Amino acid sequence: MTPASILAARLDDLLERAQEDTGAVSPVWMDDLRAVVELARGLDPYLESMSTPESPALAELARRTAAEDWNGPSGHGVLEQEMLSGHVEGQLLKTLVHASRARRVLEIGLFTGYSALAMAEALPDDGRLVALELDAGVAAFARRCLDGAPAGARVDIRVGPAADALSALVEAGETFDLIFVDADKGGYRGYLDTALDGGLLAEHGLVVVDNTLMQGQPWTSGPSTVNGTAIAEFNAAVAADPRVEQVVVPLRDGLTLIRRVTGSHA
Ligand SMILES: C[S@@+](CC[C@H](N)C(=O)[O-])C[C@H]1O[C@@H](n2cnc3c(N)ncnc32)[C@H](O)[C@@H]1O
Repeated sequence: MTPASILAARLDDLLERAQEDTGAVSPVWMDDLRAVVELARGLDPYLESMSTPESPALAELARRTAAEDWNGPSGHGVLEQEMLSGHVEGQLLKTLVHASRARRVLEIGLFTGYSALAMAEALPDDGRLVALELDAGVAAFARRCLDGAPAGARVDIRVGPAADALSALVEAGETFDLIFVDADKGGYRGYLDTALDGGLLAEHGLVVVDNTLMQGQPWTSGPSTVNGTAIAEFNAAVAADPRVEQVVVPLRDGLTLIRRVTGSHA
């Protein structure tokens, strides 16, 4: 679910209720309501249809992810099919890798490998993407999917808690041109600090952080989940951080693009 999909569903619901209760809403207001429903409903399909189609390998990975029973006996625990980023977000990530001419990419939160493969497809032949994943079962699933994809060999999967893997990467003196953060929301601040202060982010590198709109929870007055609170705190911390410049892109559940301000290298 994204702010746009929630808005579309709630407007749909309002329209349905207004149609059932004839006379409660004036015809002029009904026309306005139909117009905003059309606007909200049509956004995601329009973005899909106007963006470059996904590659056959990405489509196959998405199909295999959708076919898996995430609540079944093999027990992937808290994982769910909806975690997959998908076509338009994958295309944005791919474009960012191309445009930044990234050669080394780090992903924190692999799941079944969709965003990893989208970015790997934009890397040069000698480019490499290191992907961190806590769950060994889903990492093995991703590996099987990636092994059947032309760019899959560029993805190097590390299984275990991201914080440990990041420490090992810092220790090894590794740097990355683009870092995509898409794992446990409570870990985001630590991951960004390690990227900036541990030297993982290359001098002109870009950090891309997923789900920073968290279904609208950071700015709406309804109840907030643990993830919603973590994201609200993360966003406020980034907004007040003199080390970086950032922009929140309202695509899907929100992506924040962050770059280090020149001269603030640790
Ligand atoms: C939203 S999914 C990633 C989706 C993926 N980037 C994509 O686009 O398809 C989040 C993933 O992060 C993993 N994860 C959660 N906590 C983690 C941690 N502490 N370290 C590493 N991975 C973690 C989860 O197991 C899950 O697979």
